[in-house]
Amino acid sequence: MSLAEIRETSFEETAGFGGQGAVGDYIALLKPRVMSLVIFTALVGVLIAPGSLHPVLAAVAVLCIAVGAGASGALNMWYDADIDRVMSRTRSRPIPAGRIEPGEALAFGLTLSAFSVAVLGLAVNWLAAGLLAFTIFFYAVVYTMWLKRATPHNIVIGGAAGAFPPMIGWAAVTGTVTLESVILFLIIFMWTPPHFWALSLFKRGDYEAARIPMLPVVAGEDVTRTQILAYSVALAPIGVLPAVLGFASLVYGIAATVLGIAFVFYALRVYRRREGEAARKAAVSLFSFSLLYLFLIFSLLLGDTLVPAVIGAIWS
Ligand code: HEM
Ligand SMILES: CC(C)=CCC/C(C)=C/CC/C(C)=C/COP(=O)(O)OP(=O)(O)O
Repeated sequence: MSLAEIRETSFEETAGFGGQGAVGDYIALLKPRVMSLVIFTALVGVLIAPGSLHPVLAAVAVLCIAVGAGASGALNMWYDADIDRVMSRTRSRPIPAGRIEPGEALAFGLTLSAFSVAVLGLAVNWLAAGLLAFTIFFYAVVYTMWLKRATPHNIVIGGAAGAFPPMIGWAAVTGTVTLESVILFLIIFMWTPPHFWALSLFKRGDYEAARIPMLPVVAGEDVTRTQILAYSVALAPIGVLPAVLGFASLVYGIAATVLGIAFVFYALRVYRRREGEAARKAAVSLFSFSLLYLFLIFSLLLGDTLVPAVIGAIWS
C-alpha cells in the first residue's frame, strides 16, 4: 500500500479539498490507487494476447475495464459506508466524511458500470463485456454485499474478482478464454490472499471494530500466518507457469522464479516474527512486496512481447 495507508492517511483524505462533492471526491470513489494495478494487469492482457485489435479499440477496451473497475469501487464504497465510518483507514472517504451523498455514489457507480459494459460490448466484443459485467457484479455484490461480512473465506473467493481483468483484456483481443488467460487469472487469484492478509495482520483492530470476519479476527494471527505462507508457496510455481507452458521466455521463467522465492522469503518472515514491532514490520514488508511482485510479473510478461517486437522493428 502506499505507505500512506500505513501512516493512517489515504488518497481519500486528500480528496475533496474543493468542497462538497468535488471532482476529487468522485475520483476517490473509483479507488484510483488500488485500481491502477488492476488496470495495468488488464493492459498487459490486451498487449500480450495473440491476434490484432485496432489500437483505438485496444485503448477503448482498457478504458472500459478501467471505468468498470472504478465503478465497482464506487459501488463497494456506497454499500460499505457504515463500516468505512468505523475503520481508521477508511473513515475519511467521501461518503463517511459526508462529502458525497450515498445515493449520488450509487447512481455514479451504476451509471459507469452500465456505460463501461455497453461500450465494451458495442465497440469490441460481447464476451469481454460479459466478463466485465460479471466481474463488477462479483466484486460489488458477491464480495462486498455477501462474502465480506459473512465468512473469513471472503478474500479467497471474492478475490477472484480482482483476477479477471487480464482475462477480460485477453478476451477483448482474441474473443476467447484460453489456457494462457486462465494462468494469468490464477496468478492473481493465488496472490490476493497473502496480499490482503498481510495488511489485515497490521489493520486487525479496524476489522474487529467494524465486526468484519477477516481471518486474523476469526481464526487468529497464527492461522493467518500459516495461510499466508501456504498461499505464497503455491503462488511461487504458478508464477513460473507461463514459461513452463511456453507462452513466456526463459528470461521470464528465471525472473519469476527469483520473485517467487523472494515472496516466500517475505512470507516466512511473517511466519517467524510473531511479536511486537518486528511482526508489524514483517507484515508491512510483505504487503509492499506483494504489490511489487505483481507489477514485476506483469511487466516481465509485457517485456517478453514488447522487447522482441521493438528489436524486430529496429532490424527490419
Ligand atoms: C478481494 C481482494 C482484495 C482485497 C480485499 C484487497 C484489499 C486491499 C486493501 C484493504 C488495501 C489498502 C489500501 C486501500 O484501501 O487503498 C489494498 C491496497 C492495494 N491493493 Fe488490494 N485488495 C484486493 C485485491 C487487489 C487486487 C486484485 C489488486 C491489483 C491487481 C490490488 C491492488 C492493490 C494496490 C495497488 C494497493 C495499494 C493502494 C495504495 O497505494 O494505497 N488489490 N488492497
Ligand atoms: C474490472 C473490475 C470490475 C475489477 C475489480 C477488481 C477488484 C475486485 C479489485 C479488488 C480491490 C479491492 C480494494 C478489494 C478490497 O475491497 P474491500 O472493500 O475489502 O477494501 P476496503 O476496505 O479498502 O474498501
